[in-house]
Amino acid sequence: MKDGSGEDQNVAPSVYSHVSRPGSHRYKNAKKGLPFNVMLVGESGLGRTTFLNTLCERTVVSSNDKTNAEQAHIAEPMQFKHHTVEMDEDGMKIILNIIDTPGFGDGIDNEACFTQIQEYLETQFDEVLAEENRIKRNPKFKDSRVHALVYFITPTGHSLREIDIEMMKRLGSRVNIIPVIGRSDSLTPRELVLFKQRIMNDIAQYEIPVFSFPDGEDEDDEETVEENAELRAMMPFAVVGCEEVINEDGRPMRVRNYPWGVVQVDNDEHSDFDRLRYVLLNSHIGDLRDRTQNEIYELYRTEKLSGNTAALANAANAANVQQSSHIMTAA
Ligand SMILES: Nc1nc2c(ncn2[C@@H]2O[C@H](COP(=O)(O)OP(=O)(O)OP(=O)(O)O)[C@@H](O)[C@H]2O)c(=O)[nH]1
Repeated sequence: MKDGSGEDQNVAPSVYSHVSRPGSHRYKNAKKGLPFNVMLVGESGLGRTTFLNTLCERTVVSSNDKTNAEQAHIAEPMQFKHHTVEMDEDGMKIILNIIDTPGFGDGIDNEACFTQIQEYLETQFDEVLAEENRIKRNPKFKDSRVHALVYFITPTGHSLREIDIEMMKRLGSRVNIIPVIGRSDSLTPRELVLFKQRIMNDIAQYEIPVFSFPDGEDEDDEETVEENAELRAMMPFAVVGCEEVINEDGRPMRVRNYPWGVVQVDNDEHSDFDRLRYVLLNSHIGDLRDRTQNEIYELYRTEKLSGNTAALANAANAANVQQSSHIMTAA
């Protein structure tokens, strides 16, 4: 693994007991590893860093030290932090590139964050577009288009906030957005069910273009159709992250320990984390990559090229008008 510090570590298969599910790795890839680019966006304190470490099953980033009370209230500008981790998922090597966005949503006005993220996503498309147009392509070109954006929703129990709606609406045409409820163990199971319903109602009402698991028309096998229906019903995923590992009957288990009980991160009855992990790194990695290439990028490319053509046509028209007015003046 190469983390933010650039250190190399070994790629090892997961030691945690994940539920075995059907349809694994419909998308087989080269031995070199399948690159997968994921962006994590959410306000501070929602568990982004913990999620990142839980997903990668190692400490990629240490949680922010916010113990200095004098500094804690100061909102720092949003940054893009890159971490590359090699994973062995079910025998397949994945080169997971994580783009973390600490500082998102921490200010009073978050317009700059939206714009920065949009520009970041579009810059990656522009790089691919420029590479496609080169006469001699660079064989080492690194495609950094973001395949999935995991958006952390605050577990308020109410409904989506303005920042969530604005953020997802603006970026839904540029990236596959997967909404998740961060720190979801702060809601009871019943509160969670209601909160999920309210969020999905908002998503429908405000026509927020989040990633949707295909509903069957293009899928030919029944197992996939069923699995996708189940995943659609689960959205948004309720995630719990933690870095504490205990030993249960000789097996490591990730848990959040409370005086009243234990939340097991990889237990489907306690959180949707394991399911989401499987979607990202296994069953839907191909769909997410394909949609990025075939739909999202294609749309951007068309917009960009037709925008350029329109801009060129406008410039040419303006030049013609100017030229003819010169001719008229001269006459
Ligand atoms: N209850 C609960 N607490 C969590 C969970 N995940 C993380 N936390 C705790 O929430 C606090 C913030 O977690 P971080 O992972 O640092 O959150 P972050 O979103 O990365 O925040 P910044 O580092 O400030 O950007 C820590 O005390 C974590 O232990 C979770 O799933 N449930």
